[in-house]
Amino acid sequence: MDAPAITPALSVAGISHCYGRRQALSDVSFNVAPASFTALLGLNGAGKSTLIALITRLFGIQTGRISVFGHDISDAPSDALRLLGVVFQPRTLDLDLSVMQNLLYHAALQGIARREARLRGEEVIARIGLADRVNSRVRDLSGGQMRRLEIARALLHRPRLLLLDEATVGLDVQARADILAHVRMLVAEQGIGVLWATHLFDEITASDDLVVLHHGHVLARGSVTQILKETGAPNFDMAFRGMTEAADRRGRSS
Ligand SMILES: Nc1ncnc2c1ncn2[C@@H]1O[C@H](COP(=O)(O)OP(=O)(O)OP(=O)(O)O)[C@@H](O)[C@H]1O
Repeated sequence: MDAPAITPALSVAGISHCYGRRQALSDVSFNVAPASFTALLGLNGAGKSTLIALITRLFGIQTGRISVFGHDISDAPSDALRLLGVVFQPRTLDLDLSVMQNLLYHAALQGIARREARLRGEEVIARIGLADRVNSRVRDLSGGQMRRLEIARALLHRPRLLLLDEATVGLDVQARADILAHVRMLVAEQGIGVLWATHLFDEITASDDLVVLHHGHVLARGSVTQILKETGAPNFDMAFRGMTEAADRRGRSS
């Protein structure tokens, strides 16, 4: 007997998106499995932020379907969004409030009662390694700590899928490594599915699932090992270069 199919944490199926006459995404399809880390890798302008804006319903879907744990974001938006946490590229913290005050403020906007919000705030702050900074003013945190606070905030409503758009941009090597380690721990220990949008190759490890996006097209998807095998390249850097250059040549000749 076949094993029952597992509902993906995120399903993106046949998504295309245009800004006026500019096509930003073309027939993009992939899944993120529950409790997995999937890297969405693409150079600047590949379409990563557009895709995240569609998944979070900032933009309406023009073509295709997106669902979160089986809930279609157009047909059942509140069921889908309830399961989704997001860290957007620009920072959106109140610098003059403390770490905990930022969380309580966000929880209030989400309708979480004050006492419950404080409990959850303590839980997510501990999970992301900021317990010693709970009363610090956000202005006094490092860039990496601010990012971790944004991740903590995205976890307040206990989502099962987390989207992060270039979460380590502008941070030093150590802060980047810390954030990645914390996010990978959320996958391993909390079973959260993660979609990690990045243009940085060194953030990807051999065991990750990967979606390679280039000028709005998916060039490859699967495990890093599988992609290396398919392309025959000795390392991922060369595999990526080979794929994108071939796509650019095809684009120029069509
Ligand atoms: N509001 C907009 N109006 C017109 N074109 C846009 C708009 N936003 C993005 N684009 C274009 O859509 C394409 C995809 O951009 P998008 O920002 O999604 O890529 P990205 O992979 O997130 O890159 P980056 O990391 O630089 O943000 C690019 O060609 C970009 O110029």
